[in-house]
Amino acid sequence: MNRTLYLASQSPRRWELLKNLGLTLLPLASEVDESVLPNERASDYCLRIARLKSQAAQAVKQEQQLTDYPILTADTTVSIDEQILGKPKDAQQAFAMLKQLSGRTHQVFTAVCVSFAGQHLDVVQTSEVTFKCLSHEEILAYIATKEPMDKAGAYGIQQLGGVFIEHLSGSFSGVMGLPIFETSALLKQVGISVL
Ligand SMILES: Cc1cn([C@H]2C[C@H](O)[C@@H](COP(=O)(O)OP(=O)(O)OP(=O)(O)O)O2)c(=O)[nH]c1=O
Repeated sequence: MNRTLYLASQSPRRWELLKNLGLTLLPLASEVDESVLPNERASDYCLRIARLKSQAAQAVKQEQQLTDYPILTADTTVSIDEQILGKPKDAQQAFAMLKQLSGRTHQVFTAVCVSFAGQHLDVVQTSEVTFKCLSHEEILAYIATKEPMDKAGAYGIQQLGGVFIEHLSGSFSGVMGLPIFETSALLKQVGISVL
């Protein structure tokens, strides 16, 4: 049975989650412009970016005449107050994001695309995450760990950020960057069975 795929992602979390499923992963580049379009909804944005990543990766694979394996890409987008929170550019932005999330519920969308043999499959998984009220000191201490810096919404559910999460409705792996349930269903459709 074939268990090999290209993972076009720089996210260590996505590598870890897929490796844990026993899959053989090959890297592939996928550079895209992640700017938000005017009035774009967070779920639409998330799916559009994951699809763009997929198209960029397919182009690289074709250009380099690489072996045919399915290509997987994903995007995780955090949304609150009709706003999209990307990765913070600096500690100040991280502070503002965490302050906005404090004591409230926000949405996390993760879009996953799998392309193989002319098939382009995708799914958007949605979670609702509730943060406890964060004190000024807690936010500063968390930022000092540097954990927020490479993560959408300035937190990581899978690490220290988990301390802030009062409630999650949806998918833990989805918030972390790749929803295992939905991803395994997509992979099955292109002939990769995890079990
Ligand atoms: C909300 C949240 C996000 N994240 C991470 C997952 C993603 O890596 C990142 C969102 O950025 P993405 O643009 O989705 O992904 P990426 O730039 O890290 O990787 P690539 O585009 O190459 O695939 O935020 C966590 O690790 N934990 C969390 O709780």
